[in-house]
Amino acid sequence: QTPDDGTWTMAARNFEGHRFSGLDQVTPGNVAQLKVAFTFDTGVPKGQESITLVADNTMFIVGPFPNVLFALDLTKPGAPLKWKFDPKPDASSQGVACCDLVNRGAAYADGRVFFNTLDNQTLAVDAKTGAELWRAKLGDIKLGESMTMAPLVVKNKVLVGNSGGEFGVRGWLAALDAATGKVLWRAYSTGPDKDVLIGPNFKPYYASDRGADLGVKTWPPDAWKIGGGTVWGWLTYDPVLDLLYYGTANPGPWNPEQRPGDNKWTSGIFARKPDTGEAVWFYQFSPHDLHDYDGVNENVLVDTPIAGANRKVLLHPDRNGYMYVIDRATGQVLSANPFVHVTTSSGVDLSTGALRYNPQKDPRAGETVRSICPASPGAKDWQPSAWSPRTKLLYVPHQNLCQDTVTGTASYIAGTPYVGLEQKIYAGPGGHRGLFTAWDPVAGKKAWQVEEHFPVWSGALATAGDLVFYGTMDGWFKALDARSGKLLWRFKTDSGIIGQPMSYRGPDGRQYIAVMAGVGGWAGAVVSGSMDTRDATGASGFANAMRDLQAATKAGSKLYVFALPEGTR
Ligand SMILES: O=C(O)c1cc(C(=O)O)c2c(n1)C(=O)C(=O)c1cc(C(=O)O)[nH]c1-2
Repeated sequence: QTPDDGTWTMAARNFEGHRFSGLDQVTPGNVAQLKVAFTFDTGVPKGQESITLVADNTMFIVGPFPNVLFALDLTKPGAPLKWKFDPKPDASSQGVACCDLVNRGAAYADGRVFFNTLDNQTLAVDAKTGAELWRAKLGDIKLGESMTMAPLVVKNKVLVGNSGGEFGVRGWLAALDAATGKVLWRAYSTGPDKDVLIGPNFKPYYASDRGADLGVKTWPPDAWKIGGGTVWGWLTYDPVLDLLYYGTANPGPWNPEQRPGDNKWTSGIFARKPDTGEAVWFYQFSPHDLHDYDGVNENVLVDTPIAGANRKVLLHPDRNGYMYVIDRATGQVLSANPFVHVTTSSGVDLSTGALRYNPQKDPRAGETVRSICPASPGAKDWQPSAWSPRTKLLYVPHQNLCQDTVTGTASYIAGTPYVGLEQKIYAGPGGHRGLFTAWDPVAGKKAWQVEEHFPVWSGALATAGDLVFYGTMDGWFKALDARSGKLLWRFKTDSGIIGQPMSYRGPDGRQYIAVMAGVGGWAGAVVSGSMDTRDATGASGFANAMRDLQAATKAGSKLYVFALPEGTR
């Protein structure tokens, strides 16, 4: 185990996406003594999905739209504001945000902080002074594009992608020069091979992903131009293989009858070379995605014995309900076991890689199709998992939801919703809408699981003290024993938690644990957007499943930082 330097400079803490802190002062024996060390209010009571970063004894937080970046001085009592930077994004961008006005955080590298704004800008700010270094305009709100994701910095390149899969956007991932903001390459998720950066080195494992210009040929004519496949989730990087991994979102429109074909390269995963962007392999979790099962969830890189042999794999809990274990050098699926109740498919064929859809659950014109499980937000949405190299378990925050679906014809008008499908989401079997699952990838099954009343929409944190942390949508921040799942401590914050917990070492040598409270996102939009939940189709059908959230919590915008009282052992 490499010692932890106490910083946290990228969303998932390391390139491999582990969200694991090597700090071990807080243990199952003393966690019950955790107390609030300080708080900070971002002042914008929308969904707080952001992760706080720590470097140079400074904490950095980017808030929801208008995406103000704050720097807090950790060397002073109470961590006062050091500087704040207002990027002044275009207010109209709020009209093309699909799911509240969220931002998932910044990235720190070499004295600079990089972050995205809802109106499609990537900015670099001097970490010491808060002065703007550069900004790059990457997309167009008039086409329905927005940006919510946290950048990843690899080899002096800032990697960022767009949102807008519900607006007929064409998805992409771009690499910007960290020094200047210049676009070095941009890889689209649909269209001709030259736009997708598919060349002679592209070697997908399965035959269904081989052939020229599949990003055009697997669509009706021209449909790929407005076909989605946005890149709004997580990026990971393997420095030894020199491969970058990320998922592509759903094809547009949601109504699948308007886009016959596999709809490459949506709802899948790309492995690319960061220097050139060229694709090395691709695998499609949900070909011709029928249920908005974006493939953007995290790809957690671990080396672990599978069937007796040590393998370099990636773990991917997909929206479609399967926990994929994939050889990350080749794209071969080694296993794909369900981690929730699934009715939309009957498994993954490991010889062809194909998802075996259940045609009874296909959305069809003129019919209400019932008991579609998982629902569109999937078995798990963007809320990221954590991996502990000590317990060798993946800690997955997620949901248990099903839905009824009705389709209609979507017409494309630039910058407006392009969906053609209405849904009513509700709790899956058992009635609990949330789950927190510890998954053993070697055994291919869960080690333990906790049920929650509301969807678990926060990220997870694992620590070397053998604890795991997550928050609930009614405001509890919880610490569990990483080995048994036993609840050891909980604290009620003043709003539902959908943030990403993290841990750092303060200038005083103590371990701190931080999380944003402030409910929202797709699941919490009924609260952050003050919706009338009598309309079951509100928040794209999520309102139906979240009627009781309004009574359980209120909107918020507060950072909570916890520590043990000084001198605790
Ligand atoms: O296709 C897209 O471009 C896109 C973007 C986003 C986003 O940027 O937040 C979400 C989704 N899709 C989506 O499908 C989804 O479930 C979702 C949940 C949330 C959230 O913040 O809670 N965002 C998004």
